Amino acid sequence: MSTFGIRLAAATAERGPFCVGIDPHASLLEAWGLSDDVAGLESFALGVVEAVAPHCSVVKPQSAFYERFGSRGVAVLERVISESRAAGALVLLDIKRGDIGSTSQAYADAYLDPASPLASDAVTVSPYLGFGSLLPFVETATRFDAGLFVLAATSNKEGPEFQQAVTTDEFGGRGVAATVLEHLRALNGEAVPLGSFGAVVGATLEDDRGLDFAFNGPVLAPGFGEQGGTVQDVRRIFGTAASRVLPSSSRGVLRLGPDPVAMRDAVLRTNDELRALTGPGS
Ligand SMILES: O=c1ccn([C@@H]2O[C@H](COP(=O)(O)O)[C@@H](O)[C@H]2O)c(=O)[nH]1
Repeated sequence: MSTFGIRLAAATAERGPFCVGIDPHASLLEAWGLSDDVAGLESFALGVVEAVAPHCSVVKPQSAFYERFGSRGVAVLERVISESRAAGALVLLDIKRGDIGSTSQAYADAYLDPASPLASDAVTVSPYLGFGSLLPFVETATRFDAGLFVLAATSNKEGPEFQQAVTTDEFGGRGVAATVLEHLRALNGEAVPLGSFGAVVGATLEDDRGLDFAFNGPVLAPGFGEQGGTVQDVRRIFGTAASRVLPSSSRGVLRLGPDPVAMRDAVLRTNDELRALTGPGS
């Protein structure tokens, strides 16, 4: 298999960069006329997969919405992963995990080893225990041609309290988010066309926060749609790096269901808008 970076570049070139979140909120199950139980979860999640996975490059199921139903919910998540991949979409599983190294290894095995029923193309991880604590994820992703997206500057308004804190000189004297991007730059090196180690940077940021996005990896930009992020925000925040950005929306697409055509058309339309933003002559 080729690296995640190569697969992602090919998928976005073919289908566009828009990433669809598959987040079965209780309120959405109700809006779709479904029960807030495993049967409702299954109808919702697999309905979304059928509508969007053949048309977008990446889907991003949020694990929490499946875990709340226990093992039967996780079984639905396993089907979301396998059926999305069968439809040609890459699966970025949003788990935001991170722990001491030995436990991170267990998480990495659970989500990145192809032998696991939850194996995905990439996962989100949290660097709160120090970037080095993510080494098991990095090694496992490298071994299995998977990808990582490390939280850097998240879309929520509470993020800056920690993410803009400045490290001591011993650790570079930079903001925490900038430190994450610097580590990613080292991991991606000169990978062509793109490294497999990405950052999470919200599409809601008021400015680029002085971050250097030239780390040769992809950027997951949640907060697009429901949280207020727009196509223009992607250009404003990321500038010339916009071509490596995966703007991601969950509720903004899911609210259009259960009509599969409305969800599919939103994916196709958004990809057209994003391509116009980053394509030749833009
Ligand atoms: O900074 C972040 C990181 C992750 N998320 C996740 O993305 C979706 C957003 O859902 P919307 O319905 O489009 O608001 C959700 O799964 C979050 O956990 C984020 O919002 N911000």
